[in-house]
Amino acid sequence: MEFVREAMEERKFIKGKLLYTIFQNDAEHFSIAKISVEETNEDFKEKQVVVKGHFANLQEHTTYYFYGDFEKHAKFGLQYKVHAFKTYIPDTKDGLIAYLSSDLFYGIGEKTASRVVGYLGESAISKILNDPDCLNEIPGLKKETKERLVKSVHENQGFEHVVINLSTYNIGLKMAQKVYEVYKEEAIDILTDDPYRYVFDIEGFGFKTADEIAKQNGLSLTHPNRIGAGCIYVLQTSIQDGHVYLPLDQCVYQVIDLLNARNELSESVIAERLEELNTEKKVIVKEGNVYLPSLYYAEDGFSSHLKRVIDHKLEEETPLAEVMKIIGDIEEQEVLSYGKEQFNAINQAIHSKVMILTGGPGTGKTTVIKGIINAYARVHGLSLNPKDYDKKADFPFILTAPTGRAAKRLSESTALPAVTIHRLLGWNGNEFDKDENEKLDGKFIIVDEFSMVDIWLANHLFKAIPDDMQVLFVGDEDQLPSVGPGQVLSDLLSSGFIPSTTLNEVYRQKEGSKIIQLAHEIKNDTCTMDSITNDKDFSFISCHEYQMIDCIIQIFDRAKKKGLNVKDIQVLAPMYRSQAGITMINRELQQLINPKTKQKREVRVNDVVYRVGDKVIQLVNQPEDGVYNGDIGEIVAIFREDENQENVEQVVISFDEKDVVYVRKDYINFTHAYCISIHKSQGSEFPIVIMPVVSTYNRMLRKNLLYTAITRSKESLIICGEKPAFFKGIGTMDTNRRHTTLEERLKEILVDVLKTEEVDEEEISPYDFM
Ligand SMILES: Nc1ncnc2c1ncn2[C@@H]1O[C@H](COP(=O)(O)OP(=O)(O)OP(=O)(O)O)[C@@H](O)[C@H]1O
Repeated sequence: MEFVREAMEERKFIKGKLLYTIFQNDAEHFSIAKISVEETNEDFKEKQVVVKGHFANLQEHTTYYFYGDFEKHAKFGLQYKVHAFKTYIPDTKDGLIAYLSSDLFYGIGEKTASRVVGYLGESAISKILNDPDCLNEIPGLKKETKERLVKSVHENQGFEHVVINLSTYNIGLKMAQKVYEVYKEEAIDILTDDPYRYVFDIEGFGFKTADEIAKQNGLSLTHPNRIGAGCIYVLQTSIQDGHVYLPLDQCVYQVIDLLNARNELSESVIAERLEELNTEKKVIVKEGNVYLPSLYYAEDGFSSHLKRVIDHKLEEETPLAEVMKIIGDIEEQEVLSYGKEQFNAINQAIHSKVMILTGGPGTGKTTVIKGIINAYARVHGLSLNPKDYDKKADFPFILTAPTGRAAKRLSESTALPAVTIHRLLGWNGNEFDKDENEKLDGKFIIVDEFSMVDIWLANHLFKAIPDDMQVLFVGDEDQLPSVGPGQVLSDLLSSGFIPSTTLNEVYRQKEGSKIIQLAHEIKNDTCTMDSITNDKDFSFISCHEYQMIDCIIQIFDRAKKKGLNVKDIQVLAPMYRSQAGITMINRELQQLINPKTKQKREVRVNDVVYRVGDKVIQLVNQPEDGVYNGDIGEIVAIFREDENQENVEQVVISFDEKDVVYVRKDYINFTHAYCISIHKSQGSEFPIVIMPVVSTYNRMLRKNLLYTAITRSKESLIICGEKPAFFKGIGTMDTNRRHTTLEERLKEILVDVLKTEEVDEEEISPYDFM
């Protein structure tokens, strides 16, 4: 590892004794410490400096080398941001003997230390780290002493050794920490022998990095480990496109492309390697498809749990006459008359173990959900007041949705408690409390916005559903599919095995909503120029891309003058980059809506400024704080380091009256939300939506994407941009159908169940007698 030493010697460093630790976050291995400078090749003349970075458990009064860069902090001045560090080991013989016989090396006295240094010289430590057998050269050194010495050297130097070696490949301290947690002292041996193992074992370790390291260590382009890691990487990447598997041929070609070794590698070599990985259970090859195991088993688990629930038949059928009477009573109480589809949906839901309810906006999905809950409660003589039950667990209904906002809407419209699926299943950031051994309590579960649920979450949810529970999935199949892999709702529907009702008749349109009319025209491919003429709740403002920002600003200005609350206006765009992209729109709207003032505190993250009063969106699930991907909040405070006990800068964001505190490392978990992506808007609704549409959005212009954006608006929709781009978008189907095998699995597994049902399954409704 000579090159490692050389590389480190060239780097900028500060050598110094650690005086005291200012701050330490053990979970993140992040520390800030004051050191007295002993030596440096930086242009720095002060005697002391603050160092900070992802290191932990450094000893006070011990001397270290810190490798990094200076950073100027607005309040605290110059600080040294550490990328790598190592303990200073004296390089004189006497210094090294004193070090080896110190308390750090249990059981090694001065005599033994002298012998070791005598034989191995000033570089004794690195020799022992690189090859423990070098101690065999020392005559008379007891086996036990040797073992103790090797163990202590590793304990004291192991992590640093890993950090330093990895830093020469530009792998930072945070990743080094992950690597060390998995491999401990073996990390560097593994990296040298087979850097590709990192791709398998370490989350977030990229194939390209491993490939670079392998090249430097002279591994051949056709090495089986390289091919294996390439296969895994290609499959992992395909998840980003929503695939559950890749067809074997496609997988093989993508691997050859990735490995860039067309001349050296044939298709059959890759296919054979995939077979070996299959034997090792690192991938699953089945019927010409290649899966990552977690996805194969998610599909498998979901279908078998679904079968388990469907197999458990309902105890008794409620006679149609009784259902008709009950539904009639509900109609009287709610002062409405259900349409035929709506009646059938309620009747079918009461009699189905698992059922799907779909429909576009304003077709009465919420009205029918309320009808189903009411009818079920009446049929079974149950109270709908949670207070009437001794324990929370006794309440028969579970209402859930994939996002916080969707759950909140469901709860508001039904006046019953509703939670996110993650919370329902007790997700703690690592695992779910609820599963096949600890199932959910309740009799009837309603899962809203089911189109957003991916195959992993669907599997976890179904594991926890008891045999006798009835299940209702609700969703709009024309919306975007889940962000994660799979297309569960669409596969369930196209299998044809799960009873389903589609609501087609639009009720809100009757109240004169142009938005709903437009959504249905897009859905049914009947949209014309007439469909986008201005109306009381709809406008199409024509403008070019370069006028877009001005156009949006004018709309906000006008809204403000009209006395509308700008918080009710949400801009939805398909992509971050571009002149009319989310980043640019956010920057301009921040200036308009929440401009810089002397009083408002700010923090800067790269080139983005966040200030108190900014509207922001959460980008990841943070179950420990009760905030989830897609939740929108407002920055309500920014605290400086000296204003809190933790001594760190903090940003406080308020989400629906719940405040969450972020420290700098978590600032990447949120971004501005004056404009958000259409993908992130799924499951949410906003009073006023502005949707920019320009031709440079290009391949993002798809029917389901625009449909999803339009259906987010409750009261008013303003589309601004280019009409040709809009029509191109709504006329472009998303042809990238995801590779999934759920539909086939359902067909195989459910065919027997449904054969028996076909006999007595006959849909009768009162409308058949009218
Ligand atoms: N049978 C009916 N008779 C009269 N009004 C109805 C009927 N069904 C639904 N509505 C009304 O139509 C409107 C839309 O219904 P609802 O909110 O249930 O639809 P939705 O499919 O949930 O819509 P969205 O997805 O847009 O929220 C509501 O105002 C509702 O009261």
